[in-house]
Amino acid sequence: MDEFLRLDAAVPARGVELSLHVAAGERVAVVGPNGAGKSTLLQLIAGALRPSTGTVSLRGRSLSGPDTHLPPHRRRFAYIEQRAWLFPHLSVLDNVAFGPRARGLGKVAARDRAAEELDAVGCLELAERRPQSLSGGQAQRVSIARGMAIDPEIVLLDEPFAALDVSVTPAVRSMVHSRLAGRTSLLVTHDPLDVVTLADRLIVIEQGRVAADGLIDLLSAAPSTRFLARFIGVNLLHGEAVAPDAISLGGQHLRGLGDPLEVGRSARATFSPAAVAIHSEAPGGSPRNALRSRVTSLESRGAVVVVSLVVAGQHLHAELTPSAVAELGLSPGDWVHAVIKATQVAVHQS
Ligand SMILES: Nc1ncnc2c1ncn2[C@@H]1O[C@H](COP(=O)(O)OP(=O)(O)OP(=O)(O)O)[C@@H](O)[C@H]1O
Repeated sequence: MDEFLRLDAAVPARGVELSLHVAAGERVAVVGPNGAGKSTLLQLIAGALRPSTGTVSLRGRSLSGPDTHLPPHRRRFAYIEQRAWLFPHLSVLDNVAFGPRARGLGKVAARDRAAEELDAVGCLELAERRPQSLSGGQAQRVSIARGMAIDPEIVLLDEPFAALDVSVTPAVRSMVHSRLAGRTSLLVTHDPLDVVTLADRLIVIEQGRVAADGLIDLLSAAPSTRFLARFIGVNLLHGEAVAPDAISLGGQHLRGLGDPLEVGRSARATFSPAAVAIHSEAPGGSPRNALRSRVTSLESRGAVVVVSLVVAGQHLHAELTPSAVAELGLSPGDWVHAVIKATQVAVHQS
């Protein structure tokens, strides 16, 4: 891979030790539970944090290492956070022109550059306004223009839509999509929609380590960690392969499709919550999978009820219609059969 960014860095005080590389032009989404180390990763790249050990390099140039630590203002990145940090005493245009000016461009050229970027985010008519008078969505657009005005080598985004009104998020997301085209970016998010619309590659950070890293389609098809499975909304069960197409979950067998499994080795099965039906009695003579499970909770989510179940100490979710739940008279503590067609289950070697 054409290596653009390489980071091998540890911050023991935060329980973080990360190793990853990013190619030029790659759009990477970074996901993980709260406190996993996602923002720490961006801070290491930005230079806001110096690794205790290890190195950060961009285009083969060391940014942080045993003998070097370039301060943030000597690195060329855009950093877009939840809240837009704009200078309150400067106009929108001067906020955006600030970066190019600080990098040596003359006043007129910097303002021209700023106007160009404001135009690209649909905010040119706001040029003379003060930041205080902007809506959240406008301020975020301006902060993106400000980030891009310095022609960043890398764009770092830390939950850029989290503080926005949901009504403006789609338009701002689509604008970010167009502004990221052809650039190298790392986007920290908790939203699967951001991942599929704004990234090609996904890095999962859990407990300060890279827990999964790969193309979104591949990771989604065979999620390797419980967090990732929940994130993309699929069930993930771990077991031991008992046949080329089946795993055992504490003695109960779950059959699925996939490359033949090696019997006796650990394997995993994934399936959608919508593929799970619930029966009070085991469906007789059926070739379908039926896992005896206990109901732990029921949660209404729009038009569906998410039924959480435990089977052999592992959690799975089923999506049912409210009428199906009422008909079954389900409540927490009930024992039921979770029925899943083998054709809806994907099995993989762990
Ligand atoms: N300024 C700080 N000083 C000391 N420890 C910190 C600081 N910021 C974060 N931490 C700790 O470092 C670890 C990683 O935090 P980080 O903010 O990188 O996680 P995150 O994955 O971005 O989480 P979230 O999704 O909640 O934003 C956590 O244990 C956190 O408590």
